[in-house]
Amino acid sequence: MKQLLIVEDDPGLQSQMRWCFSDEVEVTVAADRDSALAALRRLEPEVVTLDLGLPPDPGGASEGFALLEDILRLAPLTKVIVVTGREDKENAVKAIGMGASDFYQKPVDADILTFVVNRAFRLAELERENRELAFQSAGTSIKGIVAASPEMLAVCRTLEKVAPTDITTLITGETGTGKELLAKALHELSPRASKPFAAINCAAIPENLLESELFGFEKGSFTGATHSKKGKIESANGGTLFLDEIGDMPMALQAKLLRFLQERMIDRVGSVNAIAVDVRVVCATHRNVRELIESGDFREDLYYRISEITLDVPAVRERNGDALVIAQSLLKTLGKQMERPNLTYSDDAANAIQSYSWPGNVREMINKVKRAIIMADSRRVSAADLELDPDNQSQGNQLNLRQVRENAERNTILQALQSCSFNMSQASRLLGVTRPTLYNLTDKYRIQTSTEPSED
Ligand SMILES: Nc1ncnc2c1ncn2[C@@H]1O[C@H](COP(=O)(O)OP(=O)(O)OP(=O)(O)O)[C@@H](O)[C@H]1O
Repeated sequence: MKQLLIVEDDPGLQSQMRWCFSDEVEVTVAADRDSALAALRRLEPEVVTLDLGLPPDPGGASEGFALLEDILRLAPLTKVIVVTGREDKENAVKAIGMGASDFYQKPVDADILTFVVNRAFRLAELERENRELAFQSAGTSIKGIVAASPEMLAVCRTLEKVAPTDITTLITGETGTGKELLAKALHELSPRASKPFAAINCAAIPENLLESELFGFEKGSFTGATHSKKGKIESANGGTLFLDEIGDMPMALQAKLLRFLQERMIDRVGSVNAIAVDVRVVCATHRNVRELIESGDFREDLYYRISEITLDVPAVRERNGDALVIAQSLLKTLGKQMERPNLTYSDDAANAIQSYSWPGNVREMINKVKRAIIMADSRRVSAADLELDPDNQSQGNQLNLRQVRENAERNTILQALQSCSFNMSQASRLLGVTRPTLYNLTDKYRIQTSTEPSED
């Protein structure tokens, strides 16, 4: 049965809203943040309607925003529909920026409310199906990307669909999550693969040089311009232009870039002749572009141009089970490169890798693994070799006991499989279960059992 949680402190509205839904939806009502969180943990509703004005701040929105944050942290897949007053557009926009999926304005109109809620249920269902499909399809064929989590596999699936098109793509995600790697993959999986891939980091080049780097310049256009030079855009002709850290592009250049995206023509600095260029544009940023737009540092019209499709790359800590899988793969490849093959992680290292929050994501992991390869005294790499705290636990972010249990089970199985190169007999002995039981569990958690050839 579909679960809907209505968070509303007004008893009259509570009952009015409750009666809007058919028998197919089980409706639970909560009047404050604590009872809403308790219901969230117990029922795991697919959809929540959230009145922002909750006690102790019924006239404001602080408690509602705090609850929205809690819900999205604990159960990020939940579709939250924010309910606001008629004059409250600003809060609605802010809530959407924070991750709410929709908003609805009071007074309650039964038809509109059921429409909005049913649409959210449908979206939740489609996303669930998508994740299932991502689970089922075998890993990713994208070069250089190690991924086993449904979260990252879903990103890879989208990337594979988008790559053959010319759609301008924005890749967002924390630092070190693999945005540049994915940008290259977009190029390599496209019909432009044999043509150039030109990358430029907008944050690394001083503002006064960035324009000529991007657009090129004519001889004599400024002191020191002793010859004409093609810019990055021109040198990517026929291929892909990757604009990294686009969020840091100065305003003046944003206008020029927008013009290029609209007209597909460039003017070299100091030139009066426009040149036609055919490139596919991929941008990336670790910054929150919505916030940059709000603070006046990024043009909204440019944002819409560059984000025909957005790929939001999850942080490593948001990818269920990936931390250990990536760390294992790095230990293997870097161990070989650094002439210390055959290293394995000790149990405390594997636990620490899974519970650490990896703020620097894969880049931080590469650094820590390199260090550990140098530091390890034996073939077993310890948590201390990785400079990780073996007791580091992040239990506060767990939704409920079922989720904790399932995460622990899934991670332990993954760890066992990894440690014996996916040999099912060995892994089942290690876990103290029969092989059929292990197959049932790997099916249940959709863990691929063939990442490495098994010698069963
Ligand atoms: N899923 C992955 N599997 C294996 N290696 C990865 C993965 N993701 C990232 N890496 C590696 O991690 C390093 C950082 O990745 P990348 O430079 O693409 O991140 P980024 O998101 O562009 O970072 P920044 O925002 O700091 O520029 C690279 O060496 C990359 O090859």
